[in-house]
Amino acid sequence: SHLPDPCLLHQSVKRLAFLSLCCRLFELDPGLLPLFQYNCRQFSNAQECLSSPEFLDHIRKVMLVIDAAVTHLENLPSLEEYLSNLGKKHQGVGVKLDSFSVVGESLLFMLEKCLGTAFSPDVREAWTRLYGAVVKAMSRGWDVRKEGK
Ligand code: HEM
Repeated sequence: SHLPDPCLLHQSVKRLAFLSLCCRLFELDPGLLPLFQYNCRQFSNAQECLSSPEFLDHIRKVMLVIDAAVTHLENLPSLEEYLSNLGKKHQGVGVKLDSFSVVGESLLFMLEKCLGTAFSPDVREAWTRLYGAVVKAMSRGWDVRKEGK
């Protein structure tokens, strides 16, 4: 009768997964750190960013979008407008299109860490395609003239 609370454990497992995605993100591209600013405050290092509630919120937002894409897999065009607006917003905060592939790599890294051998080539392929479709839709909101490429 002294079993731990499963909700508590679930929460920390999810948080671990989120954190492994974020750590990987800044490992792959430390230049992304300055793009995350809240109340005009810049984080002085990745650790500080990773422990801020605003940043964890952003990761949750990313996962909600991914989750919505999975739910609407058969009808991704229904998310098209939302995603292209989301892309526009990201261009507005200074994100480059290339940076989305760094997020994609971090996502695959996290999945691999969490799923272990269950992360088969088929599963990897499925995730690559799903994330690719999300990024493609987000990039429709990009104004190439502003990025200069
Ligand atoms: C290089 C990668 C990225 C950077 C630097 C970045 C940065 C930001 C920033 C600064 C904001 C505004 C503040 C905030 O809400 O936290 C934001 C909002 C958001 N981001 Fe990202 N982001 C990135 C990738 C992504 C990806 C891949 C997704 C989803 C697939 C995503 C989903 C969102 C959502 C849903 C919001 C909230 C938009 C709203 O308020 O309407 N982000 N992002």
